[in-house]
Amino acid sequence: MSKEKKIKVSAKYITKTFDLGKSKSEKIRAILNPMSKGPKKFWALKGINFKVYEGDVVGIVGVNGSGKSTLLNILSGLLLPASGELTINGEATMLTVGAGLRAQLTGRENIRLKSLMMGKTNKEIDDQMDEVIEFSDLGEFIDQPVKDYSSGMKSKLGFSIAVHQDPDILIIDEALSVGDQTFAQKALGKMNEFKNKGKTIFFVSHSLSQVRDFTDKAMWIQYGELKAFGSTSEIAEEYQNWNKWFNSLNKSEKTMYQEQQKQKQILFSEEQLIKEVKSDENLDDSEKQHLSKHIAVGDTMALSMWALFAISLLGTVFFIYQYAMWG
Ligand SMILES: Nc1ncnc2c1ncn2[C@@H]1O[C@H](COP(=O)(O)OP(=O)(O)OP(=O)(O)O)[C@@H](O)[C@H]1O
Repeated sequence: MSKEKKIKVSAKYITKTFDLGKSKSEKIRAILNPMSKGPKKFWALKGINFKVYEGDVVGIVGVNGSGKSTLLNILSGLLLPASGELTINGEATMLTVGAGLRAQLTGRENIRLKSLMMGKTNKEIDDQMDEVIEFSDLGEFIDQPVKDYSSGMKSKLGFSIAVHQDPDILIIDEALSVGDQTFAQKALGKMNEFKNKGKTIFFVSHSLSQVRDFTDKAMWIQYGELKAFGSTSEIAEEYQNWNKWFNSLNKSEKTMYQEQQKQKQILFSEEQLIKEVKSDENLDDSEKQHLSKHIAVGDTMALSMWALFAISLLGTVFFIYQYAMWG
């Protein structure tokens, strides 16, 4: 009898926007203009949908700036999505290389801090300390403040701390492209160990051969959209064909194509997203309603601030009038 796999991560219409033009004068102008829709937005993720099951090892590919790191940061809880529904069944840890380390603390202190944050006891940390230090290859540097480390050393420490937390969902961002060759081999060995234990893994890499070697499924993120999700061999071929097509363009055609895609990410809107949600045949009515309700249409900030201002002004005028009339 086949056992059904559990869903580990489910993403429904996940979006992330960043404000464009955040200069002070632009912000002030936006506040002073009651009709303003606020600063222009850039849609780094335009509504990503997927389901990842227990034990899936998923590669994420896409050109620079397509939204891979933004998605990983959302999955690991470092960034909040602007809208959408994300369900994570388990503990997700980002195996970033260097991120989250405290510069003033030593390597050893960082190991303790991160492990305490992950819920380990001091006894558990003491028992594991030597192993984490040995894996990191940092030797005596482990008692130096991290601010004095090279980026490769920070990567080694970050990697070593993360893999020793034993999370059940592992998020790996370009982990094999840092550190030296020997460390990369060791890191790959550790990642394979996780894979063999049946952990769920997300793996971003610009190296298609690493994605082919290490993952079973792959997502292709393209300018904020999930362009394709399927078996690694299928997606790697599609992505490679697209790259061939792109590289056959001349320089100005490439620039024009990239500009057009970025423009689409600026012109995308909440209204468009709601339309997509409403026409999605895989969603039932209550899901459509729930997802649409949480997509704020337009930026009403300026209007509400103006309303508040008008009410306070009327209140003040009324108060002065009363005071003048009745002393
Ligand atoms: N904090 C931010 N503020 C404004 N824009 C951002 C911010 N973070 C990311 N972006 C933009 O969002 C888009 C997606 O960035 P992201 O780093 O997720 O891409 P990526 O696919 O990981 O790229 P790379 O392969 O170069 O690492 C890019 O256009 C980037 O400029």
